[in-house]
Amino acid sequence: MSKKWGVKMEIKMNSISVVIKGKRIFSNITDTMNSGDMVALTGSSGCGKTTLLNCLGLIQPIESGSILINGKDTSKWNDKDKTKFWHKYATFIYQDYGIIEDETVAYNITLDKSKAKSKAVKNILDKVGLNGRDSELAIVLSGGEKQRIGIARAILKNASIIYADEPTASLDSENRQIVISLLKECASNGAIVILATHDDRLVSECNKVISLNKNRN
Ligand SMILES: Nc1ncnc2c1ncn2[C@@H]1O[C@H](COP(=O)(O)OP(=O)(O)OP(=O)(O)O)[C@@H](O)[C@H]1O
Repeated sequence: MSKKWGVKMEIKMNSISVVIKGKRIFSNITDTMNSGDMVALTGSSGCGKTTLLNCLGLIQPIESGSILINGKDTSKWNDKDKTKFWHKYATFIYQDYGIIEDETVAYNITLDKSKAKSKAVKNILDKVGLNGRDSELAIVLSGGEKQRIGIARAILKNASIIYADEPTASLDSENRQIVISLLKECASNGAIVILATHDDRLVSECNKVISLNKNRN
């Protein structure tokens, strides 16, 4: 992972607010993220970290304000534009790993059987510490190893934006550190890494922290 990857990105939130089923979740969040940023979305349970992550990933609609990606107002994007954006630039990493347990490690990284045996996959498995594990079924992996599959997908894709919801929450201390180091490396290679998290150790590694506690009503 020595070369800068992905496309240069800027995500700008202008005074965004979200209401779900009549309940205001947060109001007036304004901030900007750029390639290379590792950003923590923090705050107490239920304050809206996952909701904001989903807004930034264009999954959750906002009630007011705007989200601009490279200067383009995403409220004007239709489903086709969003699908193209996810496909080309974005990767999602989940607390419960988001993997297909009865498929191989290599397939889980590529989601394409024709590419599962490629050299690129072997190199990435080395980088995430899963060398030689490509043809094992994902079900046999530990939690930490499963989480590294999500990161391997982001590396294979050269993802410009990595969205991660509590990526370290289910991990022991050693695996937490491995995942934090890999996410940091993704940011230093030019991705924007956005994390909804309660993990103080992960937050301390981020160069930007957006606390939602102060944006509650
Ligand atoms: N689809 C939904 N329907 C109803 N309420 C929702 C929905 N999605 C989120 N909420 C509410 O929005 C609030 C924020 O939820 P969110 O999951 O974003 O918080 P969080 O900060 O990520 O919480 P945690 O730290 O516990 O994971 C919560 O009160 C939640 O119940």
